[in-house]
Amino acid sequence: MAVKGLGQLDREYNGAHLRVGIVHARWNAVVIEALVNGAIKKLRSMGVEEKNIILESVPGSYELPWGSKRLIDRQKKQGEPLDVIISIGTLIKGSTMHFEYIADAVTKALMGLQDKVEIPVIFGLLTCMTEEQAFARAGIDEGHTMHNHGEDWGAAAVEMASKFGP
Ligand SMILES: O=c1[nH]c(NC[C@H](O)[C@H](O)[C@H](O)CO)c([N+](=O)[O-])c(=O)[nH]1
Repeated sequence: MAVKGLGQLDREYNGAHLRVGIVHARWNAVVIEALVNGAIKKLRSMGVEEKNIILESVPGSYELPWGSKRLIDRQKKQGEPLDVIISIGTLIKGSTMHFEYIADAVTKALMGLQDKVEIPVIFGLLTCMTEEQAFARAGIDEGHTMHNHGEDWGAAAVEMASKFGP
């Protein structure tokens, strides 16, 4: 059995039947915009229809768990349930411990949310020590030193929803 490299898809996936939620924070908006666009670009390239990508924003990363849960609930109530959700935020270390507390709390809350909502919650929280690190992971730094992590999250969303759906 051939084992694929890290980060590569293990097979082709067709997202045509999927409905995907994206909840994003608005702090560090330039980075967020690139990450969200990267996720959407990948979702569309894997067959997810534009009308099936449901976008919602929250003030900051701390609101991601609650905003994600409520979007899932809302879509279910409307009879248009999500198959997967991508929660996107960017935390950049400041001079206080605020960063550490939010990063740890939000990570654990998003991880635990999956058991409550029973759909995959893709972890799209950048936790960066500097703005340069955030720009690089959104693929918008000067030298384009890294690829846009939003694309990875889009691919993970289609894989997880396809592989482990109901
Ligand atoms: O998404 C972020 N929210 C941040 N703070 C806001 C926080 O997420 C909440 O929106 C706020 O505390 C209100 O609940 C950030 N910093 O404070 O640095 C940050 O870097 N990124």
